[in-house]
Amino acid sequence: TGSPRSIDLGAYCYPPILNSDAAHLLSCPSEDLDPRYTAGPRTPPRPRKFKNRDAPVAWDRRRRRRPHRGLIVLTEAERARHLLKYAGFRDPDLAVSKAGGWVGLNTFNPKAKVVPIPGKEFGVTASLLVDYNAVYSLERTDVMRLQAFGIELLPTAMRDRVLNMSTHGSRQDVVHALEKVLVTNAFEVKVDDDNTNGLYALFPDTARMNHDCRPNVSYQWDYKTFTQYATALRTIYPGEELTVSYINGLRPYKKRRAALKRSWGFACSCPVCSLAELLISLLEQERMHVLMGEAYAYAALEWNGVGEAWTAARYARRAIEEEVMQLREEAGEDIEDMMALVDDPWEHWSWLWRTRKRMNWKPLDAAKKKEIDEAVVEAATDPTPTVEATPEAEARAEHEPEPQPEPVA
Ligand SMILES: C[S@@+](CC[C@H](N)C(=O)[O-])C[C@H]1O[C@@H](n2cnc3c(N)ncnc32)[C@H](O)[C@@H]1O
Repeated sequence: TGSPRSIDLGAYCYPPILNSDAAHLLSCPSEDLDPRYTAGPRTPPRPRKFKNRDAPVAWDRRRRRRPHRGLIVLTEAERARHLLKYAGFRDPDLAVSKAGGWVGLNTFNPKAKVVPIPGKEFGVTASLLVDYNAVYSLERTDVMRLQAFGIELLPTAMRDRVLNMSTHGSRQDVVHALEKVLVTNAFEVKVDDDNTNGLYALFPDTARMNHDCRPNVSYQWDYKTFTQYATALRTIYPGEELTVSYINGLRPYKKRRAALKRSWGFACSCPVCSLAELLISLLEQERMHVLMGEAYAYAALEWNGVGEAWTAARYARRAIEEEVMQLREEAGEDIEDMMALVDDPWEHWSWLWRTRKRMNWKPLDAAKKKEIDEAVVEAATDPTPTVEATPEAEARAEHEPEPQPEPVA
């Protein structure tokens, strides 16, 4: 109310609901936030499935003229007040320009897209931030209810995206589903306050990236703009999967595997864990050039086995070079095999063999194969284009460049 830069967020706040222990968490920040964050209806949307309209604890809702992505913070009042001082909450222009264009904050860099990855569901910015430890004194179920309340305040598209994230487990209602989503997908982040409680943030786009012990993407968190940046660590070719490391890659093999199994529920079968990469580096170190061709071929098969066609083809080429250089006659079959892999990794026998094994996928029976072939031929010859809501199409649509926000008068 009053000056255009002074927005009364009181209208967004509910009285504390939980119990008197929660009172210290209550925060209704009504300082003068930039109106571009708060433009839009002054009344929060009614929770849908989550009927208890009694209060969230501390939260802030960013909106532009039209809803974009939204951001929710669940933390103590003191920390919420601290966060509100950051440029990310005060100056949207700064946050945007720091991110090099319309990326960061409410928008997403459309260079990447989410695609289905065999055996990992899907593979590839800030929408939900949950500070678990800060609310540790509350009952777990109350924390879960608050999270669920918060998600109801996000724009519908973002809410649905969050609830559709991977959970590697069973889902019940929205409250439990959200808890699982956060446990599987949130990143630990830090801010510059004196509070030692952990802080976790969910960025739905980077959270789609799968793990690799030798990732091609690194991520950095900028607390001032509340933005997570993802940067390529090397040239990444079209079609290559973007991967990050969920764990400290310097930890020994067994510890890495145990941590990934415990927290994310999968057994890592990346080529580093399969020891192919280790073998190459050991042989190089020991100058055992005579065995390099075989080691490269082994790495090529491992990478193709987890669906990394580009890396597999690179190793296959090096294997061919080594074998040809050594003019080993008995290597003829290996060279042919590697040439077939370079020629078409997706048709090579090794394509996804590791994933198939891990997922216990059975080969298609003849009838199913025939059915698919016929459907493909039919689709190819059908003159009327069909528009189907495939997961790929949906994922593509989800990452269409977002329209630029309208200028604020
Ligand atoms: C943060 S999510 C990554 C994106 C997820 N694949 C999706 O579809 O949204 C973490 C989950 O992805 C799967 N995942 C990630 N990296 C994987 C890998 N290297 N191998 C197998 N599954 C993986 C596991 O199910 C894990 O619990």
